[in-house]
Formats: sequence, C-alpha cells, structure tokens
Amino acid sequence: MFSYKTYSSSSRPSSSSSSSSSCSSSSTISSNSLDSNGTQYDIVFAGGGTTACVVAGRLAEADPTLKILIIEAGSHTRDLPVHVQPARYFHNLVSGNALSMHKGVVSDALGGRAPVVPSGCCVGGGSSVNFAMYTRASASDYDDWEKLENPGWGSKDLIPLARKVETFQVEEGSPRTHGTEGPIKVSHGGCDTNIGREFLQAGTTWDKGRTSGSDTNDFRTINQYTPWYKYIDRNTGKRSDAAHHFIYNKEPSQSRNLHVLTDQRVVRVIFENRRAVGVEFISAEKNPQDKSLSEAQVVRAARLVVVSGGAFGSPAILERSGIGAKQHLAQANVEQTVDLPGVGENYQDHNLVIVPYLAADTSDSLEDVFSGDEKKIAPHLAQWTENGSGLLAHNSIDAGVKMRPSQEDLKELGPSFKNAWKGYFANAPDKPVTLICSLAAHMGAPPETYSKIFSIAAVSMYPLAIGYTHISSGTDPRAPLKFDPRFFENYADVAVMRWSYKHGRELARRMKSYRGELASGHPNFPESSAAAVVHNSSGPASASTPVIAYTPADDDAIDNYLRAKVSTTWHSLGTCAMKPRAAGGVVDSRLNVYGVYNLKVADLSICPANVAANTYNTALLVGEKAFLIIAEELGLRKVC
Ligand SMILES: Cc1cc2nc3c(=O)[nH]c(=O)nc-3n(C[C@H](O)[C@H](O)[C@H](O)COP(=O)(O)OP(=O)(O)OC[C@H]3O[C@@H](n4cnc5c(N)ncnc54)[C@H](O)[C@@H]3O)c2cc1C
Repeated sequence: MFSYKTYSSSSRPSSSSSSSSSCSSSSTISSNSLDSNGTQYDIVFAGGGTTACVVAGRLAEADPTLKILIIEAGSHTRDLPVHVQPARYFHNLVSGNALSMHKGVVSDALGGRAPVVPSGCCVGGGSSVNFAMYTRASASDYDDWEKLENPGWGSKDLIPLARKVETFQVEEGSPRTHGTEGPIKVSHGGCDTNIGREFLQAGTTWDKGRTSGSDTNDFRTINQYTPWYKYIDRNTGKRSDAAHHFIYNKEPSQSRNLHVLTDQRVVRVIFENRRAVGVEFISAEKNPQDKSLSEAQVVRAARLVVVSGGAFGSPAILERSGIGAKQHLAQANVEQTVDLPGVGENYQDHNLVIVPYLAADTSDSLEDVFSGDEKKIAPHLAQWTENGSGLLAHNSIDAGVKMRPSQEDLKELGPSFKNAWKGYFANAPDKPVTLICSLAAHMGAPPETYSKIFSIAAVSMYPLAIGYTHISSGTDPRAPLKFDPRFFENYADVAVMRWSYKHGRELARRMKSYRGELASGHPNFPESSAAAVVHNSSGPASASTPVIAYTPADDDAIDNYLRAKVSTTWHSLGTCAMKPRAAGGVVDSRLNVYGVYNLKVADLSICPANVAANTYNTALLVGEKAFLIIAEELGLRKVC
C-alpha cells in the first residue's frame, strides 16, 4: 500500500511538464504547486477537463473565498499555440500529445482490430484538443434523461443553460435558443471554404427529401442542410475552450483561491466513515525507478470532492476507491466498500468514418495547416496573428446535415435496424440517425498523385453498442484500462453506417470540386460492379444522375470496409450513469455517488443515454448544471 505524504508548503511536487513550466506563474491558476497556505481545500476536483473547468470557474466567480483545487493528469494549456490556434487540433491528434489513448480489446466485429479511443489529457480536457465542431443534442435526449428519475435534467432545464454558456456570433441564429453573453464563443470561424458551399449546393439540389436552412442547432431541427459552426471566437480566431474561458480568464480577485495542480494523477478518494474527505494522487509521469508508487500524496477537501476524470478517468477513480462491482474490484485487488455494479458499464460513443475524395486544384483545403510544416503554415499564421482570420481559425468543417431516414431509406437500412427504429426513433421526431458533413481536408497521409482531397464524414448518433471500461490496477492510475467499446457488435450499427456511406458518396460526386475517389479510402468493390471506385473524373455528376445501384456483393464490400475503418468519434460517455441505483446508476440526479457522502461526479460519464451531437456542448451543460447544484448546496443562493 501507499505511504501518504500530506501536502504542506515545503513538500510540493515539481512540475514534470515542459509546457506547464512555460506558463506564467504569477497566479495560482498557472503555477504547478499547492496553495502555500496549507493542505486543506473546500472543494477538490479530481480531473481538470471540460466539465471541471466550467464548475470550478463558475464557483470561483460566485464565491471567491471558496478554496478550490483542480488536480489534472495533463499539463497546462494557457496560450499555447497548439491549443489556442484551432486548426492545430490535427497536430494534437497525430502526435497524441495532450491525449490519453485507451486501447480496446481485439474485436471480430472490427475485422480483428483493437480500437483505440483517445480522450483529452490537459487542462481543459477534450475542449482544448477537440475539432471545435459545434453541434447540439436533440431536446428529447435530455427529456429521456429526465424520465430516468432525474428531475431538473430535461430540455426545459438544460436549454436555458445552453444559452447561458455561449455567445453565438452568427447573425442567423435565433435568440430563443442561442446565447449572447456567455463565455463560449461560436462562429463561422476565420473563413469559409468552397467545399462547404458545394456540399450545401449538392444537398439542396439532389436530396429533395430534405431542406436547407441556416441553423440546425436549435435542439429540434433535423433533415436540413446548413452551415456548420465552430467553437472559435470570431474576433480573435482562437479556440473557445473551457480552460481559457472559465479558468485562465479569471481576474486575480476571483482566482486567488482557485488552484490548478497539473501533471498529477488522482489515485483514489479518501473516506472517513463513508464521507469523502480528500484524494490521494501521484505524479502522472511514469518513473521506471518508482516501482512502489511510494510517493503518493494526499490533499484534503473540507466540503466536497468532485470526480471529473471524464468517461474513462471517473469510473477508474471510483473503482480504485472501492466503489464498483465486486468482481472488477477483486481482479484489481481493491477491497469493495460500496457495491455499485454500474461503475464503468454503459460506455457509449458515436461511430465515425471519414471518406476521402479527389478534389479539383481550385478546392480549398487545410492540407498546408495540417501538414505540420511550419514553412507552409507561415502565411496562415501571419493572417491569424494579424486579425484572427483564415484557415488556422478553422477546422475544415463548414457544412452538414443531421439525417433521419425516409421510408425509402428505412428499406435500405434493412431488418436489423427495424427494432431500433420502432423502439427509439419512431416516436422521437427530433432524433437524427446519422450526421453527415464535409471536410476541406484529408485526415490521412497525402496520396502520391493528387494534392487536393476533400472528405465526407458520417457519424452515427445512437449506436446500439454498449461497452465497458474497468481498472486493471488498484494502485496505479497510469496502468492501461480493461476496455471494450463493443463497436459494431450489433449489426444494426453497421447498417446505419452503410446507409450513411452511400448517402455521403452521392453528395460527394455531385460537388463541383469532385474529381474521383481515393481508392485506398473506399470499399474494395468488384471492378465490374456499377459501384466500383471511380479512380478519376473530369468533374461532378449532375443532380439528376441516377443513384449508384449496389449489389449484395457490393454491400458486403462496404460492410468489410466499415469493419476495417470505423473509429471512435471521441465522444465517450455514460460510465457513471445518472439513474436509479437499482437500474445500474452510479450517481443520483444531484450527482451524488450512491452509498457515500460528499462525493459527486461531474463530467460526461454521468450521461445515462447518448445524445445526437458532438459532445462538447453536453459537457458544458453538465458543467453549468453541476455548478447550480453545488452552489445551491453550498448556500450560494444569489446564483441559483
Ligand atoms: C480528439 C477529440 C476531438 C473531439 N472533437 C469534438 C468536436 O469537434 N466537437 C465536440 O462537441 N466534441 C468533440 N469532442 C468531444 C468533447 O471534447 C468531449 O466529449 C468533452 O470534452 C468531454 O468532457 P469531460 O469533462 O467529460 O471530460 P474531459 O474533458 O476529457 O476531462 C477529463 C479530464 O480528467 C483528467 N483525468 C482523468 N483521470 C484523471 C486522474 N486519475 N487524475 C487526474 N486527472 C485525470 C483527464 O486528463 C482530462 O483532462 C472531441 C474529443 C476529442 C478527444
């Protein structure tokens, strides 16, 4: 077992990160040491990602006397170009810096692959590394949460918080659903691309069953081709993440008692008589000499411990604290203190394929900014530095559609999807089945013969796959997790992606920039098939060109391709679900962990069910709601 060292001003950990040492150390927010006044805080956050930043930042504003500590496994992100310049997200993804990689088990459903699901690992978590795509859930998603005995979590409660959190810098947005004064900025980004415009053009001229509009993010609109907005500040061109907009932006008067300790991993929560009184943590950096993990430290929380480690980190912290299913705890030599079999179960994500198409030389592309070559990036950097515009203030994604199938589409989706449709979608008209968008970019190595590529991404919104994540070590928070997302284990999930691939392909070949298909990024159709890959094309198909006819052999080729290619959408959630304990719940509707006191979970692990959107927005809403709950319990009535 660990020996504890309790923090005092003379026993501070040293920073293990170069990026954190490059941050200003003038305020407690940027330094990497504990409060010199002592070891006890009012509230300690285990994890400093998206949701934690919202809750801690709001609490610090509401009561600057509250002593708050955030312990984050990753490093500081303050003013670092790789985090604040939006298009650098691709670099983060390729380098794996500021990410944790979670490797799943080898799966037959994925053609023998082991899926890898990254999550954010830095101050700001996912919000500081994500693609900055702005989409919002369907109102019925939150209403479904409320029906699971979660009063106060329905759309009528959360939509006002969605307005509160954002400033929508797009003229077309309705003030009924969009905000004008919140810290998180949403805009078109630094420019728009011809690829986005062509996608909208193809959708509205060819796809007669769907409409076009300016905003599909009012929690209700679906089946509409619209511009796709971004978490980018129109005025500065900077990423609108939770770290810079809830933590690093604080005035000294609000941040004196708000402390962020980076590069440290929380091992477990410390209890006295089932009351959470602090956490134990160790350096996040694995030191080969440190076999005993003997340098564990403890910090105390007088009023509350909030576990905010995300869908992977939070269940792991609970399990190492003795909270979970006996079988999983026993395998990691952890003594069970609370029997909560739902911990680490109910893992959910979205399925993604990004399909590449050959593009005309005149097409806009983020290939230079994605290249990582600073010489190619230089002109974009100059423009961004001058006025925050251009492709560096972009994510390549300008347009999309949330798709719900027509009767004809339902035939294509086939019998495997029938029960899902009847049970989940048929009576919820605001729920899309898939989301399709264009990218002025190629998310892979550049091909040898063509320099320009655009892509079409398809994301299924409610995969039936439900996975799990559990600890493999009871003492080492750096040990890999036992993880299986179970992607594609239900054939209906494959059918949804096959339909999405076909629809996206029809759109792509009608876009003005279309010049054919990058064969390595498409199914291996028989050469004689009418569906065979088009190696090059002089231009697009017309709107009236008949759709491609696929044979059963073609469908098999698509299925095999999807099994080989499908990936995470980085939207992990659900592993400490907010629902009744008897139904496998981990937290109640006030985010309290069942069976103990003074312990809450606040992040996307609490989602009891999936949402039809990229998940940053839901993390912001969970943060705003958690703040209201905690503020009320602390008696900060002014803000409630
Ligand atoms: C690559 C990527 C691209 C994405 N793209 C988009 C997008 O374009 N649009 C969108 O809406 N959403 C996107 N998302 C999803 C979205 O960003 C996340 O769903 C959201 O940020 C999750 O918030 P969270 O608070 O639940 O967890 P996180 O933000 O992941 O925060 C959890 C934090 O806890 C820390 N932690 C974990 N365990 C410990 C421990 N033991 N001790 C200390 N710290 C710990 C982690 O390091 C992390 O910083 C993307 C995510 C990723 C990773």
